[in-house]
Amino acid sequence: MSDAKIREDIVRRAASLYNRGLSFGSSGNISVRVDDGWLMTPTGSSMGDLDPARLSLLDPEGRHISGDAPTKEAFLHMAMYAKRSGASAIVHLHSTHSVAVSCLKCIDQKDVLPPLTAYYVMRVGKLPLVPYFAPGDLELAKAVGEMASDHHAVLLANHGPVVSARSLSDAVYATEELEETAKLFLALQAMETRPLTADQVADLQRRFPS
Ligand SMILES: O=C(CO)COP(=O)(O)O
Ligand SMILES: [Zn+2]
Repeated sequence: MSDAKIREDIVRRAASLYNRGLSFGSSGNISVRVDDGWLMTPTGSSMGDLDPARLSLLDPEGRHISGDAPTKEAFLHMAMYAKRSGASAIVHLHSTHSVAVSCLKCIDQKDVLPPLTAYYVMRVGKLPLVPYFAPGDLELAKAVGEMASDHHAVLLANHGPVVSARSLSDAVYATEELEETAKLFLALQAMETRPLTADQVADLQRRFPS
């Protein structure tokens, strides 16, 4: 894809997330690997109103080259890419149901959500909770980096999901699947549920290797 097409793709997918209430205010950020480094959404920008020409371009070392100043989570994105050579895009949101789950006291911090559906297993799989640090804190980037070799998706405590994937469309789909599964999980709180069995999860991992 040409640089112009990648920029258009970021703007279009970000607006779609915003228009469906998955991002609001100036929350969340997106990055995509390009030939000369990374394109990132600018800090303080609304996903509903991005300008393709003003997206931040960072060089392979993460230095700001052009466009507006990058997201304050640029180091977090870089820390994840450093551990996931196959990743070409990262999406971070403050999507409501995922954030709600990230605030719960009694969750399994090693794997926050149960395997309720096949698509959750196929697109997300395991989801560890990253301890709370302030947005943009280098310690947050470090904590994500430490988990990223084993996990392409993590949930930041009292904050929101971070998902990497081979392409921006895959990162967006996985983030949406995570949000919908968090919504299901909350809706089912008072009811006895029947998640997929370990055998069913293993079968999906065989059929759809990530
Ligand atoms: O979600 C955010 C911080 O975690 C938004 O920050 P930026 O506006 O700097 O991207
Ligand atoms: Zn955030």
